[in-house]
Amino acid sequence: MAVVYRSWKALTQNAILTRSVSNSLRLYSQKPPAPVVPLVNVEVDDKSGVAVVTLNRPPVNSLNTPLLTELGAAIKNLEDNKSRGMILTSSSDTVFSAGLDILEMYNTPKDQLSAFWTTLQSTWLSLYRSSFPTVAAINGHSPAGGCLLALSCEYRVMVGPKFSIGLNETQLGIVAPPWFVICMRDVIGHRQTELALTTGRLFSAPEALKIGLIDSMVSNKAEAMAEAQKFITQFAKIPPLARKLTKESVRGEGIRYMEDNMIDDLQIFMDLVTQPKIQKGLEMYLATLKKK
Ligand SMILES: CC/C=C\C/C=C\C/C=C\C/C=C/C(=O)SCCNC(=O)CCNC(=O)[C@H](O)C(C)(C)COP(=O)(O)OP(=O)(O)OC[C@H]1O[C@@H](n2cnc3c(N)ncnc32)[C@H](O)[C@@H]1OP(=O)(O)O
Repeated sequence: MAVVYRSWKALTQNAILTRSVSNSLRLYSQKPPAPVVPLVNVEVDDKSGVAVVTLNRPPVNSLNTPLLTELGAAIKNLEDNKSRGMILTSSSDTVFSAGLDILEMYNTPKDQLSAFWTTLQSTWLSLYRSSFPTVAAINGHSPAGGCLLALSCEYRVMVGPKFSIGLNETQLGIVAPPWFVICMRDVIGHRQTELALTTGRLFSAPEALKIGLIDSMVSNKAEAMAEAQKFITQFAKIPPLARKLTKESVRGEGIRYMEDNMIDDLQIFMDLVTQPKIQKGLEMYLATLKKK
């Protein structure tokens, strides 16, 4: 028995030695690890105290769980530091955000699907009810979830005329959840929302301006940033608590909807999105995007 033990021990030690030599060799031959690039950049202007939060997930800033988690953490951080305001924009020249990452909803294990949706819910709520002023500087296309992010800010300035924005969910065979609808309705009104959502219409920037989906159209990102700053500056003289409580009151329906229905909303999402018919629709939509 002792012999067996000794030889087993020798064998394992030998294996450990071999492993550590080969690990070192592998380390020498490996490239240095790629730097971890944040999916959301936050830069706070020293003078104005305004934070520029830039979505940075090339190529199209599709919203997956890690990006939504980082965005939620960034908003919490600004909240904790009593931020003066936030401008949400994109590092891409052509896309603000392509909306929810369809790969998070297609063929996804249930626990991941559930984590994805709850992250979206909580990040959305923290943006929608943030105590500080928020502006979306929409410097590219902004369909579906991208439009939701923009709608959740208090002011939208968009680079035009060539980019588009809207809630196009029905075109994908899915349904914009009630809180998406509330956001849209509060900005463009009931009638326009019904028309826009049932057809899944994407609006060009001039069309969006006409129906009030955006507040302003500019010709480049620099102009968008300047106008966003200007919007936030007007709150310098408004007492922050009065501002925050007023915003919560105006946005009460959306806030209460989410607080009271988080679990039901998750259940409806899971039931709907896991249906074979919806999965087939997402598969076909992904294929058309890839074929372009
Ligand atoms: C009661 C109801 C309760 C629950 C409801 C249940 C379900 C509803 C769930 C959720 C609502 C959904 C919200 C959404 O946001 S769904 C996403 C909708 N988004 C879109 O339709 C936009 C699709 N993308 C585009 O139109 C174009 O990409 C865009 C105009 C944004 C940019 O065009 P561009 O030419 O610059 O890039 P592409 O070549 O098209 O794309 C590059 C690359 O990226 C991939 N891609 C694009 N969009 C997405 C996306 N949203 N998700 C994942 N991947 C995306 C694209 O396939 C290309 O990939 P590759 O070919 O591999 O490079």
